[in-house]
Amino acid sequence: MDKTGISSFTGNQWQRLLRWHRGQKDNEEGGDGVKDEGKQNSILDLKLKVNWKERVIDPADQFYYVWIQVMIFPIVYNWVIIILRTCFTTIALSYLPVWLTLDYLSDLMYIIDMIVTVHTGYLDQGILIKDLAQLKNRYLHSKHFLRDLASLMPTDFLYFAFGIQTPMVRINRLLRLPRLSEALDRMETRTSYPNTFRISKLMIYIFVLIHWNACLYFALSSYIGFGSDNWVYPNITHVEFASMRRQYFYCFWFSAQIFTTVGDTPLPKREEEYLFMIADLLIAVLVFASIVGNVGNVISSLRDRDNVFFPNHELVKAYLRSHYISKELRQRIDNWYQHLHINKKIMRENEILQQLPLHLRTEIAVSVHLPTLSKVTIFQSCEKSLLEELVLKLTPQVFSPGEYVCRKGDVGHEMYIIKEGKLAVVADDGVTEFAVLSEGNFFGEISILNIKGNKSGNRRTANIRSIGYSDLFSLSKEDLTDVLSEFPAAKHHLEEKGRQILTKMGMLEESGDGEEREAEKVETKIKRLESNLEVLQTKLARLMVELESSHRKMQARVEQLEWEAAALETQLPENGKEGETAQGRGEGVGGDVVWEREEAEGEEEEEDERCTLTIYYLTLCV
Ligand SMILES: Nc1ncnc2c1ncn2[C@@H]1O[C@@H]2COP(=O)(O)O[C@H]2[C@H]1O
Repeated sequence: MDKTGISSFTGNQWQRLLRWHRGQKDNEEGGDGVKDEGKQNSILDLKLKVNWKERVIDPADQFYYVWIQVMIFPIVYNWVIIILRTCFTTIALSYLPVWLTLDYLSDLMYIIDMIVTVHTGYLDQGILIKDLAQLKNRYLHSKHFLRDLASLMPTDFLYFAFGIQTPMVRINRLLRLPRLSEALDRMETRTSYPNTFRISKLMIYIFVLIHWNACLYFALSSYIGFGSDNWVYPNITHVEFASMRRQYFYCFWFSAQIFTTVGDTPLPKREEEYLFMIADLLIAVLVFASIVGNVGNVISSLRDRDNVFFPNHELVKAYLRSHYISKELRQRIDNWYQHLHINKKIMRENEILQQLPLHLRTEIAVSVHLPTLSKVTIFQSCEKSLLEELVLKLTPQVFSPGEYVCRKGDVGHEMYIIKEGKLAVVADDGVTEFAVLSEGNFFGEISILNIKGNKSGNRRTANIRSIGYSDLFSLSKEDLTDVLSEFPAAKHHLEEKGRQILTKMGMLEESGDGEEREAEKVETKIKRLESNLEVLQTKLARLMVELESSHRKMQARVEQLEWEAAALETQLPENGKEGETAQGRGEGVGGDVVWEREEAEGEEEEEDERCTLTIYYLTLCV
């Protein structure tokens, strides 16, 4: 219905929003290190974020994340190699310079890690603490410090006592294991493939376990005597079993066999062998259970993800079968599901993103739907905040070829924006096409806008049929009303478009305009009268208050005068001798009384005037 190319709306809000969005995207790419420029940005970011001056690292920083991943290597090295060299003495002695170099390299990394840890800020009530003295104090008084210190004790001096062939003296290096867990946890939250990551982690744990068991098996065989029975490692003097590689692989295979194919190993002969096997079998049960449990979890989480992404097809199929739905309809439904899966159309995005806070949801919605909304003319001049509100209210819908989105005469509850696909406005015969709508167009607004003079009221004015598969956003009547109430320009635009269609169809009452104007006039008059009435009411209230106070004053004055007159009357007959004086005084008093009376008369006149005014206003109000 209304299509505009991107070029036609340069300089509007959408462009700004798009630019902002692209900026965000570039930043993200920089973080992933996809582009060279992005890489440079990320390095720059790193430099800026790590406060080298104060030497404090933000644990949420990329630098910290990278460092903690680097720390995986020395920790895993110690966990795998110390036991290997302890049990396989030939391996230990054959590559001694390599092992010693790696040992002290790992020690160096342990030391750097302690420095990094002491310079890593922590959150106190949500605020990153960057005070170095505070950080030092916290670390030095924590049990982590004791553990890190213990893992770095120079136990290598024990080589002098036990000899260089006993790397077991470095067993304290294994104490850094919690750092490995921290690194793996952080990786798990960041990775885009958590299930693959979980399975790989489990496999690595199992590998280390089998490795330890293999080493211990070889050590036990050496203690019992190689080749002394069927269970132990065969005689190493035999050429076939003499090589280091063969020794390790045999032991690893033996150990893996115990942990996986429970019971398919040679029968133990001696008590030590029995004890070893019992311990191994118990561990094997746990390993097996954890493998089954973890893999089960991964599978169910994959299924859950699919069920959240796409509606459950199996359930719907079963329902259709049980209700003997026609084959043709079942086929259409199957095709619809297939289309969703193949083209990765996610219908329940609002549900999926529900757990995110509103601002993140809005950002995601803006970045996902912006390209579509930016093509819709009515939303081009919207403010950013309104658009953000709007994108959260859109519901994705997919229609199959030939399917009707709405039919003429139906009550309208929502309008639609076309994200992808083509739809036809068709006549009742289903063949004649009045118009074809495509990406960026909208329809279905007429029946929900209450356009004055619309003969069809809240009923659909046309049939809309999807030509191929079409991806739409629906916007409910309530949400649209909400948005438009704050955005009259868009409302006007929508109504204008609707009116044009209605006029073309001859479905707009002629008098509609006149009536509308008349209604507008009456509305303005009522508003003016209301505001006049308010002013009058205020004036009246003020006058009433004044009237009451002057009335009270008058009454008091009259009472005083009466009292004075009465006093005068009682004094006159008693003081006959002082008649003249009294007369003179009486004159004086009389003069006073005259003055008082005049004053009272003046006030009375004023009162009269006010009363007249009041009555006039009251009449006006009535
Ligand atoms: N001739 C037309 N051209 C384009 N769109 C139309 C035409 N007639 C109807 N429509 C749209 O089809 C919609 C059908 O539902 P509504 O009446 O709510 O709103 C209608 C318009 O948005």
